[in-house]
Amino acid sequence: MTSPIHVTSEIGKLKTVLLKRPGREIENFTPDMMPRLLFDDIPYLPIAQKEHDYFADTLRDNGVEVLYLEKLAAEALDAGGDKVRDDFLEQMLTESGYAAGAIHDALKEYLDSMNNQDMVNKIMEGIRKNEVDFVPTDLVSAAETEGYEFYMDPMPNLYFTRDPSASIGEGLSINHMTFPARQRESLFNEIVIKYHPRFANQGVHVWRDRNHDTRIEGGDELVLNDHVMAIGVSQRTSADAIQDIAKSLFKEGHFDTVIAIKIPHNHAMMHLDTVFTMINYDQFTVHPGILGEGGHIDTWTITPGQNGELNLDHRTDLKQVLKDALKLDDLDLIPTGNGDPIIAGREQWNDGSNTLAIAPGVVVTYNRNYVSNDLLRKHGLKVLEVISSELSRGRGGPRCMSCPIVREDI
Ligand SMILES: NC(=[NH2+])NCCC[C@H](N)C(=O)O
Repeated sequence: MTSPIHVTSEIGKLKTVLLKRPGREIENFTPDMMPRLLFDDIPYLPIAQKEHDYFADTLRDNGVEVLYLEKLAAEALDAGGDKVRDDFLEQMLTESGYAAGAIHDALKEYLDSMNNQDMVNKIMEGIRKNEVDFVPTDLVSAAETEGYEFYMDPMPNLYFTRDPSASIGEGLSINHMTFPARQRESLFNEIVIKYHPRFANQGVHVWRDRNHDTRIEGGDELVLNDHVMAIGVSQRTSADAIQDIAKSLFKEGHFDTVIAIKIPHNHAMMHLDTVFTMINYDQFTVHPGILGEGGHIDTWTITPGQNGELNLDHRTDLKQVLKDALKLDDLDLIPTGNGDPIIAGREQWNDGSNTLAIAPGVVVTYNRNYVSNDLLRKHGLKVLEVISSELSRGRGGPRCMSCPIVREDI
């Protein structure tokens, strides 16, 4: 049986990808909510959708099948039936802060009046207090309804499908996300894998599910080849989660090496893929801002040890570490913004390092990062530019906006 998920590299020809078309969730908030929702601005929805459609068309024009999370989630509920829908809704309400009580009941009734697709869209968009027909009569709900506009917050980061789950080999990780603003997102991925006919009962292996306290996000999970992964130790992914997934990858899969790479813990560089991506057999983008004195950075190469334990090798020469792990004689690390500190800082902020490889040496990037794009071309890459004025306001680029489901082997 061939698995519906198959990703053994960052660069193999992309066959199927999961996207989320931005919906009302990306404008259903005010500036004071932005830091908590991990946004730096409020995108203009019609243009963001146009840009996203352009991105999806660019992928389709290059032979990629595009799936949409919002559609798969509704289809999974259709296939699962009443009990699955009810369990999903209860879990979503619980994780939104309403395990029981009068508001729980009112929200449940409101959402229950909708078909699966409308319900999924509504949960993603967020629920304002003024749209639910509910008059509090008990102190708990009366006190809770004062002040804040939302019962359920919007999930504006959903179009960054890279993060709540990550395809690895014939399986995936369904992630426990770091910040409350994104934690509910992976519930959608969970129902898709469990109940969508395309994935359910097809032997998809879950390396690590969302029921963990330690946190990991897909922007940090890079599949370098069929036995080596790189994982960022970052603002979003903790060292203990990396140890945990390494153990399961070694025990249950064909992986034998995980390179943990420590990057600065800040909002501009929240994931490894905002500063480092693989774009060809022997070419990577790297933001110079992550490299310290003499180009050094902390890396730990993790390999299987005795009795299910892990061996660690701490080294700071990223280039040599990658050459050794990938068995390459040479390696081309291409600096974002051509290494100019102002241009690199600016283009990294708008995801100039966040390239999506759709085949070895063929990448999709934002057009606004013209210095980095020129440099990639000079290094022999084929660069497909997509438009980016509104999409980039969410702090994610083409790699963040896509979750590969199937790639050809390299
Ligand atoms: N893989 C990525 N780099 N994703 C970018 C996610 C951006 C999003 N606003 C967040 O902070 O979570």
